[in-house]
This record gives sequence, C-alpha cells and structure tokens, in this order.
Amino acid sequence: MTAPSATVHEQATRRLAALATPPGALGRLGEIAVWISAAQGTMPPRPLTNVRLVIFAGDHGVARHGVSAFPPEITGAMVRVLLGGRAGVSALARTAGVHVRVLDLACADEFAELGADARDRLQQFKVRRGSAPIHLTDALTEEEFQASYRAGETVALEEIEAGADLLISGDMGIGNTTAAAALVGAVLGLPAAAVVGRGTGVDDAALAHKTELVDQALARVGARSADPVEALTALGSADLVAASAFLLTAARSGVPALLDGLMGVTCGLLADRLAPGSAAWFVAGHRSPEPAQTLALEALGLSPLLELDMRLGEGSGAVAAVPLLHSAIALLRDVALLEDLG
Ligand SMILES: Cc1cc2ncn([C@H]3O[C@H](COP(=O)(O)O)[C@@H](O)[C@H]3O)c2cc1C
Ligand SMILES: O=C(O)c1cccnc1
Repeated sequence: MTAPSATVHEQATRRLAALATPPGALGRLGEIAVWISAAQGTMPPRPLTNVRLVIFAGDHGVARHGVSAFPPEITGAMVRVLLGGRAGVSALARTAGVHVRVLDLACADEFAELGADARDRLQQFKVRRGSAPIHLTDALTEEEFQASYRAGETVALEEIEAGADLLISGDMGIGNTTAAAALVGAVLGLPAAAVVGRGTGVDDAALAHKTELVDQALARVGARSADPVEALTALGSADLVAASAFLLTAARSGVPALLDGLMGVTCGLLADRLAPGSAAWFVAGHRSPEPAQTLALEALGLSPLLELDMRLGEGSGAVAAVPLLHSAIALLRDVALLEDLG
C-alpha cells in the first residue's frame, strides 16, 4: 500500500504555517487540508468536484432475532426511499452535491415491481437474499465472501473511472449494527458489552439480548475471528464485505475516502486489517453514539470532524462533513500569505 505523498504533506504543512492566520488557528480544517493535499499529491489541493457515495444494502439474518427496534422489512422499503431520493442521506447529498448510487448486495426483497433496467442496476452485484444469522452460523460461504469482495472492488473502480475525487460508503440493512459490533469485537478482541450499542434505539431488554447474541456469535467463531477474512465471512454480511473492499480499493487506488458512522468505520477498520496502511487514505466524517464506532476510530487513529449525535447510517454523517472538506481546501488555496501583508 503506497502512502499519501510525504513530500506534498510537508509542502502543504509549510503553506498552512505561512498563511495569514495565527499558527494553528485553522485547527482541524488546516490538518484536513494538508491531508487531502498529500492524498491528491498536489499542492495546493484541488477543489473536490466529484464526491461519490455508494450505499451497500442488505438484510441480516440476526435481525429476525430481536436485535433491532425495527422489522427487517424496513430494509427493502428504505432502499425504495433511497432510489426515490427521499431518505435522510438523499437530502444531505443534494445540498452537498454528492452523487448517490444504491446497490442491493443481499436484500431479502426482490424489488419485483421495479422496471427491468432499474432492477438490474440495483441488483447488478447481488450475492444472496439476506446474510445468515451470525449467532447461529457463518454469514457467508467462502464463495459468497469472494463475490462480495469482488463487488466492492469493482464498484470502487467504476466510481473512480467515473471521476470520483472522494469516495464514501453508506449502509442500509436492519440488524447491521449487530454485525458491525460483532466485527469490531472480533478485530479488537473485545467482549460484546464493550461494543454493542442501541442501533435504531432498542430498549434495555433488547440491548441485553443483542449483547448476548453478539457474545454468542463471538464464542461460536472463536479464534477464527482474529483473521479479517474469517471475521467478515463469519460475522459480517455481503454488504459489509463489499463496503470493506470498496474502501480498501479506494486506498489502493490512491483515492481518499470519507468514513461515516458505525458501518463506515467498521468497514474502514476491516479494510485496514485486510490491507494495512489503508487508514492513511481515510478521514472520519462524524462520531456516532455507537461505542464500537469510537473504539474502531481509536484503533484507526482517526478523530471525527463532526459530533452531531447523528445515528442514521446511510453515509449521512460522512455526507454532512463534505462541506467542511470544501472549506479546508479553499482555505489552503485562497488565503493570503503572512509575507504578503508587508
Ligand atoms: C427508517 C430507517 C431508516 C434508516 N436508515 C438507516 N438506518 C440504519 O439503521 C439500521 C441499523 O440499526 P439496527 O441494527 O438497530 O437495525 C440500518 O438499516 C441502518 O442503515 C435506518 C433504520 C430505519 C429504521
Ligand atoms: O452509527 C451509525 O452509523 C448508525 C447507528 C445506528 C443505526 N444506524 C447507523
């Protein structure tokens, strides 16, 4: 894995220090401007003109076992809302000029009412109808892992071919916070109690049950879970594998990626375990109230740009941070230098 340019990082750091501002006055915006400049290999950084979000949708077998405040049927219903441009992230993406693509990797729904073209676009990379319940059995077969991985890789390359200068992964899938918590527990060697959160807002009883099922899943998988491929196969899902491969491919291709909440950062962590060094290409959009997201951020050495108590997923927290990236870039490009003050 090549790293962002150290030379450009140094040039950008010097320009930041020379701007007509007190040293350090731009805070995190200054750091982000330097990071994006190094990732682009260009000083000053280029304005972002093609930010692209891909939402990886899929059902999770564990969702039928009392771990979510909502029924699994919401996954397909929300995919339709996303296709219609009326989801939370759709509104944010329009204001931020972010291109949105929705893919069904493993929805139980077949979207039979869609026209053939729209359905083919949506299901181009479909691996299965619902990933298996992780507390009882592996989420995926080896072949399904491979297909999901190839899907994420192919999609990232397609988005880059379409001109992406920043990539974002989003999620839709009732029960996915259970799988993500299990993955973070597996990768960081933590028990369920440390990683499980309320997701869509489960009550105390359901939270306790969710914690039990994550512990059951971690115990079922045992030492296998130390390996990122095994962890994703056993505890993940087709959509989470694809999102991990998507982020990893962005990093390998030298395209920066902006991470969202629990699913985004979990997949970022898996990407970095699959291809060490990937994290150097990632920036974190926001902090989610999910404990596993903060733990995964720490493991990646990332600190999030926003802390708005958002817990929506869909890529929304990342998209909400896009305007800050534009601002950071503009500052490093447009602000006068101290030496010009005379
Ligand atoms: C209406 C609705 C819209 C959503 N958009 C994203 N999520 C998010 O919440 C779900 C994960 O939480 P849990 O693990 O508790 O099921 C996923 O679908 C995720 O994308 C939504 C959830 C709902 C209900
Ligand atoms: O952290 C997130 O992204 C999140 C939290 C709850 C539900 N869906 C997503």
